[in-house]
Amino acid sequence: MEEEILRLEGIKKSFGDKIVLKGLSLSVNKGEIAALMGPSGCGKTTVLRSISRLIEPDDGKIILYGNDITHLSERELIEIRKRIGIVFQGGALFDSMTVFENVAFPLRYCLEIKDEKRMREMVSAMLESVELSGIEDLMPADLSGGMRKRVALARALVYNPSFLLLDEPTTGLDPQTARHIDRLVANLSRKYNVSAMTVTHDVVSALGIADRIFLMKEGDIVWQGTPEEWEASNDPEVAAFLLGTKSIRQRGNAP
Ligand SMILES: Nc1ncnc2c1ncn2[C@@H]1O[C@H](COP(=O)(O)OP(=O)(O)OP(=O)(O)O)[C@@H](O)[C@H]1O
Repeated sequence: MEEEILRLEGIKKSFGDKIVLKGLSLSVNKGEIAALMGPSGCGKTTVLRSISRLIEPDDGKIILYGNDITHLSERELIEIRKRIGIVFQGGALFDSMTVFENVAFPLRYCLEIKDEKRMREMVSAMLESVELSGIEDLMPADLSGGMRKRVALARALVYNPSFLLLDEPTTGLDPQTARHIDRLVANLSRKYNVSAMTVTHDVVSALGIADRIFLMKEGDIVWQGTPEEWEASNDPEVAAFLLGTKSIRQRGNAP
């Protein structure tokens, strides 16, 4: 039987009067990459923030590695968070720190590694994995958008998490750079045996790297399946989502 890494059961979350998640359930197995898609504002980032427990759901359960983490305190979450790597929207690098210090940050402050030589070796190996060897001394401002995302990926993976959360990893990148990021995410997930959930508007990216796609609408999952099932699907929710992305593209391409 496949080992379940994450299970969300009936997650509800409101902000004030606004109901954002309406009892959402999903699960991700070990080694799987899940893609969470849906129109803007449907609650995708709120799902990611719930999984990493940056927010606490109003109802439902978050089971991560078999532990119910729904209501753990910040202190209790410390050990759990060491097993989750997060690539935030836009990369969210520390602009005043070098690439080395950015990637070393979780080693220094989460794993509390003191051995500078070991830290240099770990950062350098991770930068090599994202095909950015030798850029330790550059500042984030010196990097292209794709390089920033790759440094963010290195920072998220450097302390060997078993679950990776990616918020819009290809947004704002040209198609070639976006596919490069996809390849890296897929390869690194296999290489380090990391399960992942990626939130994305990018259908090409989801179809290219995901084992399972979850489509959200207005705070709940309305369709789930494999990329093959997605491509063969006649489901009206899938069709409506694709129509939305197409019209955005067409408007974007209009002279
Ligand atoms: N901390 C918050 N306080 C109030 N409202 C919030 C908060 N976080 C999210 N929301 C609202 O919840 C809704 C869902 O937001 P969320 O960011 O999860 O959507 P999304 O699907 O990720 O959108 P996008 O694709 O545009 O990033 C939005 O209407 C947003 O304004």
